[in-house]
Amino acid sequence: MAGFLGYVFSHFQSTANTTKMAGQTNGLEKRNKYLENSKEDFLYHFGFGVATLDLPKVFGDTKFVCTGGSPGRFKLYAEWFAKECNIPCSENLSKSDRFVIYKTGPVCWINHGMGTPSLSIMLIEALKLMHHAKAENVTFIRLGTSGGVGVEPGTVVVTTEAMNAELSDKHIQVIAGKRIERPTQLDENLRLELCELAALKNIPVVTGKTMCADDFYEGQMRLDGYFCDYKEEDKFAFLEKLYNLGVRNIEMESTCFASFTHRAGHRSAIVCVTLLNRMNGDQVKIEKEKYVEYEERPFRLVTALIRKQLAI
Ligand SMILES: O=P(O)(O)O[C@@H]1C[C@H](O)[C@@H](CO)O1
Ligand SMILES: O=c1cc[nH]c(=O)[nH]1
Repeated sequence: MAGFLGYVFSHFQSTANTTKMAGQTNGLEKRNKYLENSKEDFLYHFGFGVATLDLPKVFGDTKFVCTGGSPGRFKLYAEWFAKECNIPCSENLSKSDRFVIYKTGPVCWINHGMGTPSLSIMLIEALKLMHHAKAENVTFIRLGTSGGVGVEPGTVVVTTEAMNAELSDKHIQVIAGKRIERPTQLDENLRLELCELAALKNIPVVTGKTMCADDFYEGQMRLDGYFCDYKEEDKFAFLEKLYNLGVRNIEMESTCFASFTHRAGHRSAIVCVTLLNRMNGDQVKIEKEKYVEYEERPFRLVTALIRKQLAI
């Protein structure tokens, strides 16, 4: 059903109904003016700051920031990457227990926890980190897991557009009591390059929209949560609707990730493996070996991209 070329959606940029904030243009937005004067900016959730670490020395050469939820997975990815490229892997550079940060040459591996609130904190501090470090041309990639919508478990979905839980391609923030909508744009060339590489590496891939839910259970229409005031047929009608809208997977961070990286002017992509096909169930029950194999797929794909782009 889901052939590689089958779901190559045309890229579109919609700014309709978007409330713009001061300083925002379509895409690259001016940095916070107050940041320029803060000589002692402390990145609280990383546990270090401008005054406590030589950020340009440690992070100035960064070209890729790879992120995803789990701290253990990101330690493992950093170690795998170091081994594959025959380069050293740093110790955990984070001085806080909120997030881990590993560095392998020009690639940073940072976990973001679960859901957009946690991701947004990590991402803002990572953007400030890259700014203070004077790192240039940094690409951000989210490597994650997700629930598939009409795709086989183990399929890697490279996202075209991120869609929120109200099914529009916007990231919604509430600021000063106002609902602000911003575009969720990802880099089209990066997406196409990832799809090409997946085909070359025989990694099962589809490309389509990703729905970003606000929770794992009711927000994703699961029938296995503690609460459930809808019927099985409602769940399937919703999944069907998602499928017909071009959604191929559901996770919990894509809108914020796409929006923040786009606003900051960084190229970005989202590459998530599906752990199950939600058309066939809700419980995530995979043997350990299979899970490791699935987790490895986004890593193998993104590593191939990084090695190609950086010639390492
Ligand atoms: O990147 P990961 O695999 O942590 O992200 C997905 C989305 C949620 O944060 C989490 C739910 O299990 O997995
Ligand atoms: O079904 C799933 C699996 C992983 N992550 C999600 O958010 N949903």
